[in-house]
Amino acid sequence: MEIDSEWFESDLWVGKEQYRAVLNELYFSWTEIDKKKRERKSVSVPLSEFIGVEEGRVEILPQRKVEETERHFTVFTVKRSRGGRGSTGLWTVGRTQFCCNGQDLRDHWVRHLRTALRKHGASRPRRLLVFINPFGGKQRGRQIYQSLVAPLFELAGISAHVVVTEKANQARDHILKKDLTGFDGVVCVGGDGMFSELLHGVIGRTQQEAGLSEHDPAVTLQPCNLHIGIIPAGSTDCVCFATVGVNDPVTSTLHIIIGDSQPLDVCSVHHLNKLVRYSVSLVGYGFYGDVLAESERHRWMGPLRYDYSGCLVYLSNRSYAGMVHFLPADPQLSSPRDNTRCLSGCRVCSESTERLFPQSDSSSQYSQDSSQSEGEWVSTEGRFRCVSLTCMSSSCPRSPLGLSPSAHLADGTGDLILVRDTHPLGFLTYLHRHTTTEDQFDLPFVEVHRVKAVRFSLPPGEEESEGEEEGEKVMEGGDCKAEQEGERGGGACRSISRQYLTSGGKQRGINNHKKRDFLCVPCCSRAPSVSVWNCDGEILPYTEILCRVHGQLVRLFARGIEDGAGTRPFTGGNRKCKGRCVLHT
Ligand SMILES: CCCCCCCCCCCCC/C=C/[C@@H](O)[C@H](CO)NC(=O)CCCCCCCCCCCCCCC
Ligand SMILES: Nc1ncnc2c1ncn2[C@@H]1O[C@H](COP(=O)(O)OP(=O)(O)OP(=O)(O)O)[C@@H](O)[C@H]1O
Ligand SMILES: [Ca+2]
Repeated sequence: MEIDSEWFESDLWVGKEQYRAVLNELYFSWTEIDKKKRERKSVSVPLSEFIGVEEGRVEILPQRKVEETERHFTVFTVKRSRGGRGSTGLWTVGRTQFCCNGQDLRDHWVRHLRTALRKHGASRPRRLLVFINPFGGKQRGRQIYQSLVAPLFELAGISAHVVVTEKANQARDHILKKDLTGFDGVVCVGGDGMFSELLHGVIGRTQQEAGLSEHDPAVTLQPCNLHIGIIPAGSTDCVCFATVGVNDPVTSTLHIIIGDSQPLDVCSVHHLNKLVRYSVSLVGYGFYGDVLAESERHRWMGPLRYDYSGCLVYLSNRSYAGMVHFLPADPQLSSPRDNTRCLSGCRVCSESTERLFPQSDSSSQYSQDSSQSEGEWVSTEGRFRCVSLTCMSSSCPRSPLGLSPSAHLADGTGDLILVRDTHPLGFLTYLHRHTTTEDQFDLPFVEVHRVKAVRFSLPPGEEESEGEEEGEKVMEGGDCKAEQEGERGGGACRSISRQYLTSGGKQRGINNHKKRDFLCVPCCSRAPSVSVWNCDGEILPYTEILCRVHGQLVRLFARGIEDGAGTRPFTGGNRKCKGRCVLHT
């Protein structure tokens, strides 16, 4: 039976209390009737945050339990979980069991609520393609999906086609090659590496279908319609944390169910007019490249490998020479040091949508703007502890405010952070500030620039030769470049020289596509003169690269960080707010 009117109301019971329940086109609310009470309990749930309704007294999590009764129905909604200092961005499933005074009324309520949900949920996904990496993070991907995600998808009427991956890049290739008709989105259960596979699949497929070359760094790429969902089950979960505010599988599942949509900037990385990879969180040379390379040898440690490798690399005390060229973004729009935070509904990002995709005519279709003049490139050179480019804050549990706390998710720019060579204590101070509210950019050896593009090259005499492709560059222990060139010392005996070898078919996390294995062997010699690039957790096979930010190229099932999430207030320490810290609307 189709129900036309969305307005429905009656008396209902929740436990022993009597309520007046009202359903209208936007809300389902219930208010206590007890006239003697001065403060009557009242709950109002927007239909946009309504998950489902079931007959009887039902529980979904931690396990499905159904008590079939004729007079009860149970509603499931998004519930914001409040931590000690206000909202944390954590969502849970709210469950309320209602009792009616007869089966007829119960059936009416269930029908009305389902109809309202259907009408309201037009933009929600109905069919999803889910990829589970059984080996990511603490290897709990499969269990997380079965116990927490699948029951909620079923409740919300989402049908999921699940692929448990057997090898790296399976998810990417599936998206690139298989028929995706009928799917409203793709979801990964895993870490940033799994997200990266989906990102490459979705962008690649969209460009193929649009007949565009991904290799040309000047091409305006086609924005992708297929949404990506991330169920965090990895080691860093940076993309999830920075776009949701927490890395919690239930919270992410709820964002997917209600069809949230968050545009995201993507950086394309090129070498000699060839696309190397896409990145959303970190393109990092020096420290972060070395940490990643070292950590791949300790994958068995799980998430701890990054801390262990971070300590080793810190102790090796290295810096690298390089030339950095960048194209600054318009400083009048925003700045990486303006002490703002990109939050859900961010004004800077919304205004960027209008700038990036000006509405060409009366139709509601967006067309991308390519008319803006490029501006002037700026160059700088020297020795760097690290060079990092991030399209978003890159906040993660290890660093709750991230690499660049004021970066925006969807403003078409990235933040370039140059950490010049300094004494070990200075660099430790820089690293440590990632874990506090102190400003990591307020140090004399650190610069940050908001940019649209970056080019990195080696100093004259160190340039990369054009033939240095996969597997061609093989350095044995004795060939260590630093040894031959008499580079300055790399600290203790722990200094490391690298061997680049082609991958031996071993199924591991890193980059089996176009990959050089990056191994380190102990060597009592000097530090190498060249580092590697860490691109969202993958080692790049080239040193000289060109990066370009593509505004709002993909969309996630997320809404950005809700006010109060991100675990820490953005004040205190050396960060002075200056009254400008409310850019979100
Ligand atoms: C004194 C404490 C210092 C703590 C410093 C914490 C800095 C944390 C900054 C995190 C930035 C994350 C950027 C995101 C990158 C992801 O796209 C990528 C893929 O998942 N993850 C990594 O590459 C994984 C990269 C993970 C990097 C972890 C670095 C850990 C450093 C520890 C250094 C300790 C020095 C102690 C000396 C005694
Ligand atoms: N079945 C599989 N076997 C081996 N590797 C896989 C498999 N499925 C996916 N991968 C690869 O594993 C890599 C790492 O996985 P994932 O990102 O899920 O976990 P992680 O590395 O622990 O987390 P993070 O990326 O957050 O640090 C990904 O780059 C992916 O390509
Ligand atoms: Ca950005």
